[in-house]
Amino acid sequence: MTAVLAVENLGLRFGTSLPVIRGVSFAIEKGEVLGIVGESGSGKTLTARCILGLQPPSATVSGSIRLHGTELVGSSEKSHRLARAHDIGYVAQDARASLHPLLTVQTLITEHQRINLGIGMKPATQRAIELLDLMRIPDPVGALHKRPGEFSGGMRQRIMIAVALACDPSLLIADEPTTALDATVQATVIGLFDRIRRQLGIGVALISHDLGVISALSDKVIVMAQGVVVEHGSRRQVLSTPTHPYTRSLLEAVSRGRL
Ligand SMILES: Nc1ncnc2c1ncn2[C@@H]1O[C@H](COP(=O)(O)OP(=O)(O)OP(=O)(O)O)[C@@H](O)[C@H]1O
Repeated sequence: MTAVLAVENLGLRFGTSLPVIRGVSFAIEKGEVLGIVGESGSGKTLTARCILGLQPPSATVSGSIRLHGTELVGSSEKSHRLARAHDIGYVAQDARASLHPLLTVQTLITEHQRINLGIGMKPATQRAIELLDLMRIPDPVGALHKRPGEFSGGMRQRIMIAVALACDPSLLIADEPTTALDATVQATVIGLFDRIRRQLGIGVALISHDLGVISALSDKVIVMAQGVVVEHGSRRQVLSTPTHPYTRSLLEAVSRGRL
């Protein structure tokens, strides 16, 4: 079976400087959550941006990124944009701030479907209601007519995830989706990602510096440090029997309550 996403030997450099990402490889299957963990600056977000084709213009990307077997590295801007629009949902760091404050929830969720998939307003709205319900937004029909500012931070995060799922992607990339939330809301959002994976059966790349979040959700884990993957395996392997000193130090930091 072809993986939803297969990344092989991914590299990224700025100009002639040393690469900031080197030899990164992993795969994500349908319904599987891959946790990508590492300290700040280890290359997690740049890896996600390469998958999306949104790397900084000054960056050169090498290696292979295949989405359902289709190569994205070196593909045209147009084909990458199409892959992004149809097949990849993205919840960016501090995504809540990126919801347009003047647009209603209905417009936020339906416009992607209308523009990217050519779906009419009625079915797009029906899908919006289903997604708000999946995200456990109370009174989804009433929520359609509200604007982001009328919701709490945790609710805005859920709306952002619904927006990312609007075009029925087969891959969802979530970059630090729980970082700005307090502990109780974090737990709820973790539960929602579990629902997404089970009910929609899509692959999820979950990026976090928080090993607790990664361990709650991931089937497989990669640990990044200074632009390389230093550990790669099932959640159990990586978190119970880490082989790399960096992973051990992350786990020790968790047990001392420092992460
Ligand atoms: N536009 C850029 N130009 C030059 N260097 C960059 C650029 N963007 C990121 N970097 C560098 O690349 C490295 C990896 O950055 P990246 O944002 O992927 O880290 P990260 O693991 O996601 O960190 P964080 O958790 O803080 O977001 C860092 O050293 C960063 O300074």
